[in-house]
Amino acid sequence: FCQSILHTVFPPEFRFASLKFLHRVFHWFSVYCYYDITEIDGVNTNELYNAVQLYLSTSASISGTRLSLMRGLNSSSITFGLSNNDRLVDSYNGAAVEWEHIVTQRQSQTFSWRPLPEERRGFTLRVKKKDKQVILDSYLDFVMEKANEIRRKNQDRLLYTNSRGGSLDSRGHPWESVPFKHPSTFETLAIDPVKKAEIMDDLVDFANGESFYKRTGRAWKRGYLLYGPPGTGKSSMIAAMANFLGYDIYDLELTEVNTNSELRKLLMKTTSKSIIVIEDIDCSINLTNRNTTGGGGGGGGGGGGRRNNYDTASHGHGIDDGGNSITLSGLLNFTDGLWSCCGSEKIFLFTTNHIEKLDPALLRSGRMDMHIHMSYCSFPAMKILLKNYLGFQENDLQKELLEELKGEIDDAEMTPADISEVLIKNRRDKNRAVEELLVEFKNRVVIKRRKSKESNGDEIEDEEQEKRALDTPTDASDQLQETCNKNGCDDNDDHDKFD
Ligand SMILES: Nc1ncnc2c1ncn2[C@@H]1O[C@H](COP(=O)(O)OP(=O)(O)OP(=O)(O)O)[C@@H](O)[C@H]1O
Ligand SMILES: [Mg+2]
Repeated sequence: FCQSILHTVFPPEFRFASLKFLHRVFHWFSVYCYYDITEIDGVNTNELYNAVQLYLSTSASISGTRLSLMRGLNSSSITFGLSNNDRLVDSYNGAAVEWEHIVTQRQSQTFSWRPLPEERRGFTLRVKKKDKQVILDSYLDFVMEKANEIRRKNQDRLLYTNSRGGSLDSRGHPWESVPFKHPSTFETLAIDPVKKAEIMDDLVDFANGESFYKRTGRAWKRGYLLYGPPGTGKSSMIAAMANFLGYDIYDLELTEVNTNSELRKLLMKTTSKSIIVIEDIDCSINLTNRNTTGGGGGGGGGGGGRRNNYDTASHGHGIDDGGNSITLSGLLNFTDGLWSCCGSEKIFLFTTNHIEKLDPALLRSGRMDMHIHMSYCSFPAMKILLKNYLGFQENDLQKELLEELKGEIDDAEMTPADISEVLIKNRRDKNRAVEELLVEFKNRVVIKRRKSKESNGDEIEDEEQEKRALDTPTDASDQLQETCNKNGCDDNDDHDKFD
């Protein structure tokens, strides 16, 4: 109506200006104000957009009539969402708000350092002018908080990997993710119960420690080093920690990272409440003495055939080798430098089978605050496995049998992985499974004793050879004997002289 009046009243050259003016007048008199929340804010993804999307996806807050249903690849839950250009109404502290999801086609690909999605997406929030303050002050914070909560509780944990090398996806992310569904928990983990309780307490203190970390001026992060032989549950422990805290996991593949700055960028793109994992750290990078210069350094890189193309020469001052390598110094800065605290509530977790190969700088408190030794299966840990795999409680087994198992387990040096294997194989017949386990323990002990006897035998042989070698007269003792014979001196005297 206004437009047709405009057309008849105003000459064409004034039409645009008058339309703009009318628009402004309309806004002055409108009781509403509008906020646009676009998906991409400049070059970065807008966290608020993701939060709103998640917040609106909960069925409790949904009152729209047309919704889109989504289920991500491998995801276990269905989420609701606003269809393109649809609206829904929400209320907060008595204030009604309306969300509209606006999707438009991106007209032309403007110049950008990275490819942008083809669609321009955003939410428009409409609120009454009188509610503006309450909405800006607390509703948006509420939405953010709620979204984080939903993500932690209802959504699958995410497992991220940087296996694409340095390339970014269409949203500028260097990480790829899949839902994290590892079933390992602290209940299923077979480790010493005292150690388990200590670790769980430490994690709880960390997760609840925001004010403590602030007060003490420390970055809100914690480092754990898990070390021990293969099959003792290091990876299972990582999964249990993530499930316990509800954190995402970033599994950092160091061999895919080319430079220190690439490492920093990866760190910048990790979110809060996450565990950043580097598995088999001794095999990923040559982590010997930071002060070593020159190509030396030895020890660290063994790697059992795993790729290790890193330079040790530039460790000392953390300078890239012409920008083509990642250095120990870069890794130290990653875990403990200024950049390590971008975001917060982060756990750094390294695993290794050979702690002795790691540089002490990497192990110091503040970087790796807690060193957790994952050792061979102990008797209390075995009881957890018997309960989990066979459903046996302690009283279900004969006392004598338990005593026998207890007597053999330490000498058998079996990992929880080995024991699980025996139990899985025989799980149809529980009693047989335990008997089989005892037989396996005994076999291991016998093999171990035989081996140690053999190596002792070698040693005895070596000693005897040495003895024989000592008994054989040397040139010097020959000379001494000759002198004695000539001078007719007392044996003991001459030995003193010789000494
Ligand atoms: N402490 C444990 N509690 C329960 N299960 C365990 C434990 N340790 C090992 N296992 C079982 O053994 C298998 C291998 O364990 P895991 O991958 O965690 O060992 P790891 O210490 O990470 O070995 P590696 O050093 O070779 O990476 C898992 O499938 C798990 O079920
Ligand atoms: Mg592992």
